[in-house]
Parts: sequence; structure tokens; C-alpha cells
Amino acid sequence: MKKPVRVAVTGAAGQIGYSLLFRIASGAMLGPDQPVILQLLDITPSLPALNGVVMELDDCAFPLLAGIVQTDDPKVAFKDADIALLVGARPRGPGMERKDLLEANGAIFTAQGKALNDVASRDVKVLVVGNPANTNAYIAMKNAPDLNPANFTAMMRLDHNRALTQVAQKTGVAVTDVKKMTIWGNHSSTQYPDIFNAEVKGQNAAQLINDQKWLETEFIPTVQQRGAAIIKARGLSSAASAANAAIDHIRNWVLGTSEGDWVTMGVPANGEYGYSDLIYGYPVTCKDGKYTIVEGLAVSEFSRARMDATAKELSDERDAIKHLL
Ligand SMILES: NC(=O)C1=CN([C@@H]2O[C@H](COP(=O)(O)OP(=O)(O)OC[C@H]3O[C@@H](n4cnc5c(N)ncnc54)[C@H](O)[C@@H]3O)[C@@H](O)[C@H]2O)C=CC1
Ligand SMILES: O=C([O-])CC(=O)C(=O)O
Repeated sequence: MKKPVRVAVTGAAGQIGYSLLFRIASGAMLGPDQPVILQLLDITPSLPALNGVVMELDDCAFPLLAGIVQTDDPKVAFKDADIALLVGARPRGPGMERKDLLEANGAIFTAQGKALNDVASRDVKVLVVGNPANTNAYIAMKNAPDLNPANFTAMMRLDHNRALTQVAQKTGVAVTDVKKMTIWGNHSSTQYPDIFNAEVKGQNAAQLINDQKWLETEFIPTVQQRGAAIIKARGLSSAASAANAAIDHIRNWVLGTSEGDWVTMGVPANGEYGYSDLIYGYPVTCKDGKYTIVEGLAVSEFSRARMDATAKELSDERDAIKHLL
């Protein structure tokens, strides 16, 4: 039997938590032979609801679930954590942009960055889901000076998965036939889903589709606005698909990406494609628990304008949260 992995989840009593925890405990994230200990954090008023979720986890009798901690203290939740999923934050409602949440949510990530710095495993893999995810990840990273900045990532995988399905539906193939999708930049309405480097059954996706109007008026806006469309339809923000994307992100980071493919992660930019000091969505491959940004991809003028616009939004968000660093 392998040693259990300690997985901290914040906002564990929330709607994403309700989809996420059961899949982690079932082995969907780290594999069918990897026991896990769930270390669950929520705020004090949510502890009774969290206790209900823990009762349900108990009632599943998951063979891989080696322990559960429930707490309102980040230092307890993050103690020796190998993986930290920072979900706990307020979701947006209709008519809001995700960056409108910075005021309400930013400070959460100052405190949690500090707590991770103090008590988490030195190799902790951090995924920020709470919005605005990229800038919140930046805040946490900057508040954890003793940890490797590369350990801090933001979730772009939901956008990535959304784009895969849009292309599969447009071209009439299975979603598994679409590879090398990239979502550049911010998890926001400025994100740039790029099909110029993507492939459909090994063929260049943009060339195969060959429909600039669809690209500009349907594909890009549909992916950019999908979160808002879900909020409009459901009255609540995406939860099951967000939890699924978090599982995919961590599974690939820990267990690797497939040969001949890559995934999108929001990771610290250190000059790649001309961006730095941001958490920016990049194509990455993963191996042996580490991710590597795919470099050297072709960037047309069309793509560059969009990649720059989303970088500009990220640097504006960074300027707005200087007081939280
Ligand atoms: N990056 C992405 O692709 C996506 C991000 N999100 C974001 O994820 C976040 C959570 O969404 P939901 O689960 O739907 O929200 P929710 O409101 O159902 O749950 C949030 C939970 O976080 C808890 N919480 C609040 N402050 C906390 C703190 N300081 N520490 C620990 N827990 C705290 C709340 O008590 C609540 O239980 C939102 O910010 C949402 O916008 C949602 C979908 C996709
Ligand atoms: O749109 C939202 O606020 C929730 C989210 O991040 C998404 O669904 O992509």
C-alpha cells in the first residue's frame, strides 16, 4: 500500500467542493492505488455544512480514503499538505466579471499563501480555483516566499476542456481526437483560445476548419463567455465541470500528460512568449511531477494581439492588488 497523499481543499462545503471531494476520494485524481487524506477547510459558519459533507464521505466507504480533517484554521488544513486546492472564495453572479471579485476574495489568498508557506510540504502543488484565479494564485505565491513559485498554478483547464469540445463538435470528431489546445492568458473574458496550434486527428485545426468568421464570432466568444452562460442558465456558476477540470489539472501535473499532446495551466510567467511576473495560461507538458511550458509555437499577428490583451488585463489586476502582497 502506498503512503497516503495529503490533499487540502478549501471551500470544501461549497458547490465545487461537493463535486470535487468524492472524486478525489474515489481515486479519480491520483489513481486507483493511491490513498488520500482529505484536509478540509471552510469558514466557521460553514462548518456544520462541512460536517454533513464529511458524513457523506464516510458513508461512501471509499477504500482509498485514509483520513479526513475538517477545520476552519488554514494552518491545520495545510499542515504537511502535498496538494492544495484553493477553491474557497465567493463566486460571481449575473452581470459581474470575475475581476469584480478581487476586492472580496483577494485577501483570502494573502492569508492562505502565508499559511502554506508556514506549514505545507515544501513540494506542495497548489491549484487556485477561486476567482479571479490567476491573480489570486499570484497573491498566494507572493505571500509564500519560502516555497518555489513554480508550485503555484491557476486553473485554466475548464477553458481548455470547453475549447476541446467546441472544436470536436464543429468538426464532428470525438473529443479525444482534438489535441494541443491552448488557452493563453487569464481565466477571464479576455482569455485567448488558440486553434492555430491545435490538431484534429493530426491535422492543423485552423486549416481544417478554415472558417475565420466562426473563429472570431463563435468559437472565441463562446469559450470566453462560457462561465457567464452557465451562470445565466443555472443561476449558479459552474461547479461539476469546474471540479472535473481541477481533477484533470492535478492528475496531469502528478501523473503526466500524454505523448503528442499538452494541456493548459496558469503558471508563473518568466519571459516565455514575452510575458513575466504574471500567472499566465500556457501550454504545458508534465512529466515526473513537473510541468514544462511548450516553447517555440508560432504566434501570428492575430494571436499576438489577443495574447497581449489578456496579459495587459493580468498586469492591471496585479497593479490593483499591490496592497495584498
Ligand atoms: N477557475 C475556474 O475555472 C473556476 C472558478 N470558480 C470559482 O471557484 C470559487 C468557488 O465556487 P463555488 O464552490 O461555486 O462557490 P460556493 O459559494 O458554493 O462555495 C465557496 C465556499 O468557500 C467557502 N469560503 C469562503 N471564504 C473562505 C475562506 N476564507 N477559507 C475557506 N473557505 C472559504 C464558503 O464558505 C463556501 O463554502 C468561486 O470563486 C468561483 O468563481 C468556479 C468555476 C470555475
Ligand atoms: O464564470 C464563473 O464565474 C465561474 C467560472 O470561472 C467558470 O465557469 O469559468
